[in-house]
Amino acid sequence: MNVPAVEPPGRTSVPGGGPGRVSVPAVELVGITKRFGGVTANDGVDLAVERGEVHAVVGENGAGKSTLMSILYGLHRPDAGHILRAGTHMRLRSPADAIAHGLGMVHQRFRLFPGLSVAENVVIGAEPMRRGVLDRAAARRSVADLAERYGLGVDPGARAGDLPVGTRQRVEILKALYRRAEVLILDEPTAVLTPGEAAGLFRMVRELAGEGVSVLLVTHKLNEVLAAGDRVTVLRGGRVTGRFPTAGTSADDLVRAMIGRSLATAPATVAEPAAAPSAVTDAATAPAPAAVTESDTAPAPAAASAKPAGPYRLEVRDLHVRDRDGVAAVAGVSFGVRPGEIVGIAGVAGSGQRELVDAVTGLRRPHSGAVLLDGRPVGGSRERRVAYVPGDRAGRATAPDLSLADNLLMGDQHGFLLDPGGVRRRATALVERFSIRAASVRAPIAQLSGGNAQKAVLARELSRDTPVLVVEEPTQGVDVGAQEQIHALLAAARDAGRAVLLLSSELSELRALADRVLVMFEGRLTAALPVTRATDERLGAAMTGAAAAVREPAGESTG
Ligand SMILES: Nc1ncnc2c1ncn2[C@@H]1O[C@H](COP(=O)(O)OP(=O)(O)OP(=O)(O)O)[C@@H](O)[C@H]1O
Repeated sequence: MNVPAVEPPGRTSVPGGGPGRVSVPAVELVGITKRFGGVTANDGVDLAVERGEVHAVVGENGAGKSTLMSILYGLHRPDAGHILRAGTHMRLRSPADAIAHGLGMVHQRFRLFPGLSVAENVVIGAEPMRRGVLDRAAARRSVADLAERYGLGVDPGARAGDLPVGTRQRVEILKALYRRAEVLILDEPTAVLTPGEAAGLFRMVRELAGEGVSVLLVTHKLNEVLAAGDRVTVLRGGRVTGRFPTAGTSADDLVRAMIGRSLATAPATVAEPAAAPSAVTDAATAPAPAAVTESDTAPAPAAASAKPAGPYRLEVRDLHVRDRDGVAAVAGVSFGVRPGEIVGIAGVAGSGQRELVDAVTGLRRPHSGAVLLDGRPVGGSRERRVAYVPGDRAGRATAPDLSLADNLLMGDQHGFLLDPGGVRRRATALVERFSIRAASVRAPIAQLSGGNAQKAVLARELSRDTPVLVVEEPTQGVDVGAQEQIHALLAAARDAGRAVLLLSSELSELRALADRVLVMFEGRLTAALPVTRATDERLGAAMTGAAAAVREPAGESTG
């Protein structure tokens, strides 16, 4: 059942409230309009969030979600409209005002100090003092109390830099709760989490909602919205195009409100049904020799004949890579990618994938072993032969102060950069081909919405004519329509004969695209599965080291 598209946000549907009880929303945005030059990012948006409600905000890239959240958190001033907190007007000139009104925001890029402890990070800026110095014991105590109250399972004494991503995010949430946040804004919180961490986050979110905290959840993952949210507001082109209770709403209902049509395929974000429990046992306890495991089910001639179907385009041989601290991050990894093949790599963050990619793309020199292109060590020609879409968009993939056009043509060898007309024409062609939404190709890329910046990076790298393509998290932060488009582009690159190495934390994405999935754990490959055998259970077991190592079959080995 769908609620008619754009009725004003109701005041009566109180989760947990009795029938007919009318509540004052915890926070209410009324008629919010925000323009950036010629772009109307928010256009008369009304949004009410009840106390103890998990309210999701969805919409395609550039729909205005981040702008709306930034206004609520005092980062942008609206051109029109106002915001009520528990029925009272708020004046928000800065995030400090928002925090003072009980709002908290967890950004996509965490802002912790890696060298400080959890407790120090949580209290920073609002420290308990004793005789003019930080009272560490008091800080630890209040952080431990908070963590226990909300079941956050964080050690206040741990060094923030040593924590896994999921725990660092919990520290960010603790930081907001320590400042007494009653309305918590989570901006794409699971973009960096493993499936297990994401499940933990949503358990915590429900817990917080149970305590009366209101949670605003911005995400592109519609399965998360439907599983964890109470209500959803859909934005399109800056306006509200739908309001739904999650109960009785399907992903397709949301997609239609988001993009005005259904997807050609089911949303890639919807979780696949779990495989039969026997699969778990199989992966966890029956480490059959890899050649048997793969050739059992793999239709690929390579696996069936235990011989390569053709030479590898990209080959990694017994690669050892050390991280910045000199610790072995990749410890003897071997695999190959043939022309016309997509090989996926799964693993929890910090399993060595980042260093593996660094070595393949030439950003880090291996300690030993080799990276070969068409059988030869890659040297100076790597730039021209390996295209790379980094996962860290802001840090590695773009020059934020340069224009969209410059970013699109960066590294282009054809001398367009000397000819402004040529730059504009070529950039405009890419913008059209990849449906990038931007006010102008001359505007700084930093002004694009996150998903559109991601599309720009993909446009640049996919349009380079290289034999090898290395892609990290290609659909992170992109809307479902664009996900579909990006998947089609990657499949087309494969069909054109390119060798594609794909790193993704979305198992559904790996399954949708990869021919084979390799799993890394503690710097080694713990599984190499044809996609037909890459169930969540098998991958999950290999990702946590629970399954015995599954070697690449003979045909895949380095010899
Ligand atoms: N500082 C800015 N200057 C100019 N334009 C901006 C600025 N911030 C946002 N915009 C524009 O406002 C529109 C809405 O962007 P916003 O980031 O709010 O979208 P979004 O829904 O969060 O997108 P995404 O899902 O890609 O993160 C976009 O067209 C964007 O280019």
